Amino acid sequence: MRKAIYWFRYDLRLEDNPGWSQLVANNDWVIGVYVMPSRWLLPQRYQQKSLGLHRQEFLLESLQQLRQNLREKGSELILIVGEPAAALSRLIEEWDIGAITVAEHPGSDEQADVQRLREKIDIPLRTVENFTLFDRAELPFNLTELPLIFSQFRKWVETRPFTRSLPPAPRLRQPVVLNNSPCELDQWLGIVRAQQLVQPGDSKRLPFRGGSTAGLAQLHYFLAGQHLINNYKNTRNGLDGWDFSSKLSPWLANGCLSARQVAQAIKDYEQAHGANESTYWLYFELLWREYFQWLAFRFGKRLFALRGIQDKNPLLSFYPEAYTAWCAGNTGNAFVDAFMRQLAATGWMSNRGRQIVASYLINQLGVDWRYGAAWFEQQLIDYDCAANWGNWQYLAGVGTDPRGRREFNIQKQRDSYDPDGSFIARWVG
Ligand SMILES: Cc1cc2nc3c(=O)[nH]c(=O)nc-3n(C[C@H](O)[C@H](O)[C@H](O)COP(=O)(O)OP(=O)(O)OC[C@H]3O[C@@H](n4cnc5c(N)ncnc54)[C@H](O)[C@@H]3O)c2cc1C
Repeated sequence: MRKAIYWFRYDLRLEDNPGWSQLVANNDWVIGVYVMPSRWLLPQRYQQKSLGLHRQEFLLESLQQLRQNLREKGSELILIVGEPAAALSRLIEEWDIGAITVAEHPGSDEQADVQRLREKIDIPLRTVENFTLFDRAELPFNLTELPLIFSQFRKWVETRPFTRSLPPAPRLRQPVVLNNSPCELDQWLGIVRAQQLVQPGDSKRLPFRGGSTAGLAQLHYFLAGQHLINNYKNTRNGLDGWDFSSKLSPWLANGCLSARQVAQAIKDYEQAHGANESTYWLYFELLWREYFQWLAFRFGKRLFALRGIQDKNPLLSFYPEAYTAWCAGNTGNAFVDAFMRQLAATGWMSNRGRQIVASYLINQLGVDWRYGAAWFEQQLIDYDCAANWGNWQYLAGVGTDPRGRREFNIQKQRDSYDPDGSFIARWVG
């Protein structure tokens, strides 16, 4: 019997998952494994834990749904907290596995995990692409020639067709029956939650629910359901509420939805209801996401480096009190504090808010940008390594922005985006 493992990471779905589909086609027995790296639960970069409460809950819901979907296909999802290479090599030996597949991810830690596993096993480890809209071979340039200016990248890829998303794979030929799986989800949940200092509370939780079903429902809601996409360009700078932007980021970051599914839905919407500046703009933002992913693939560890991918001097200092006050939403600047409290309570912040608080940390408080990025990594429900660290570099003037460091006039931003003070009143009181 041909047995294989699919190693799920940032692709928690069965739809548009070519690696999973290929394993099912070529093997009798395929099992899904998810290993939460134990490093996520310990203080990491700049003393922040990588996995915060909001993302943790979203991730657990996504895994619960993925396990359900796998069971319906006759498979199973094994959940482990540990070092990925060690955990997977043990399973490969124990179950006499003949093949393993994983999707590439631009994070340098994630790439190192794959490399470590490759060195430990003597069966083929196949990598596939499913996190980006385009595959590497479809890009009109080598990665080493990736332009350092977004608009150049956009012009190159904007009009290129992308591959249509794939339907889910069929049932397994041979259902997986396990007497005891290494770690049942509930037990695992207990381990993970016990290591979190804060327990989940849902009083201010936004309607983000993990899993591909909820992701597809939100995609439908924003497009054909409520036609909110039609006015997106005018609403996208909103600060609070559900409808002003697509809210697709947590599903994209965890791979409950693929970029191809979202792009496809935009194109289908345009065909059925007509294109306008707003429908185009959602695709445009998806290309920003795409650009940051390829930048991360190109620059690897330099995404986390003080001098960034440009190798430029940022403003450099570290004031612990200022940083702590910023994280807690206690800087004394009511607009900034409102955003930071919104983030702590919900795990989400608008794009406008992210730019404003990042600019404040870098320019007004003079704090090393990497501390801000690490705080976002822990707090954001939609944390995406490439988008987060890439956007922080951009604002700190060490990333891709040709104009250098971005400084926002906070008072002006407040007058434009919260003229009646209702956003501040909601979060600061
Ligand atoms: C300092 C900073 C940190 C950020 N960290 C993250 C992060 O960790 N994860 C993340 O997904 N986005 C991040 N962003 C980008 C952006 O703020 C969020 O993608 C967006 O606010 C999510 O809301 P939405 O899904 O409603 O976006 P929409 O406005 O509806 O956009 C649709 C999709 O396009 C993509 N997108 C939009 N803007 C950007 C952008 N500037 N960069 C990259 N992709 C973009 C996202 O996938 C988003 O879901 C960051 C931005 C800044 C300024």
